[in-house]
Amino acid sequence: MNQSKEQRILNFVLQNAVRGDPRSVMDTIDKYCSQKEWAMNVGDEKGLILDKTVEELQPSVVLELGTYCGYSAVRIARLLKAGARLLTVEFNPEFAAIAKQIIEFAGVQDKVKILEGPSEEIIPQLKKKYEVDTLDFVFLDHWKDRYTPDTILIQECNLLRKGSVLLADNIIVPGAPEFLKYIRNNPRFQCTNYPSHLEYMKVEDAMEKAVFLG
Ligand SMILES: O=C(NC/C=C/[C@H]1O[C@@H](Sc2ccncc2)[C@H](O)[C@@H]1O)c1cc([N+](=O)[O-])cc(O)c1O
Ligand SMILES: [Mg+2]
Repeated sequence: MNQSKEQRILNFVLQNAVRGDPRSVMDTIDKYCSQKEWAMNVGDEKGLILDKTVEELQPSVVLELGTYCGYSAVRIARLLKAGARLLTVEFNPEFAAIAKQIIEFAGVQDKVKILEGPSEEIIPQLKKKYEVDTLDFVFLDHWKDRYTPDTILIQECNLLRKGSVLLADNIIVPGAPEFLKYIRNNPRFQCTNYPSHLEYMKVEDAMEKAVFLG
């Protein structure tokens, strides 16, 4: 049975990156996806916006929606302080299995927990099953039509506190117009737009940061 693109990305990492070195894993995935096969990792340009948000916030508990191959999980986890943790949600078992191997190869597995299942099922379990009190940082990068319902669900589950930060990928491409309308018109969030480019392409994209005001 021929390999999937995600399997080819994993193999390229295993053969070319340096085990235990998150930066080399990120650079290797970026190299493969810019030179060989495009894939929907947040990439190096928008990845820098993600880095700055994490570094500024120094979060203890992070939720990522949409693990895919684990590129942004590695990117986030490498910046987390001792004891901080990333919970990343993925419902495609093949992607989850690949992400697990990439996260382990990068050596950040102690900071990352992959939660397999759809976000709408996992989010309501975070407090009781995964011992979360509140989320310091949420990175939205899963199905774009889930950004709004999941943001509402996160609030309904009392998972945000004053100062919690949401960062959403793909505001322009593929776009999340409904989310943008929701979050920018919601007085409980302070929004900032970060223009950038679609990963590995000369196409405009943007990220939206939303700080929960409590
Ligand atoms: O479609 C995009 N992302 C959807 C990502 C989806 C990821 O999250 C889950 S869905 C899920 C996970 C958890 N809970 C519910 C659903 C999928 O299995 C995939 O791993 C996308 C597309 C482009 N593009 O240019 O076409 C660029 C990007 O940066 C993108 O992020
Ligand atoms: Mg994305």
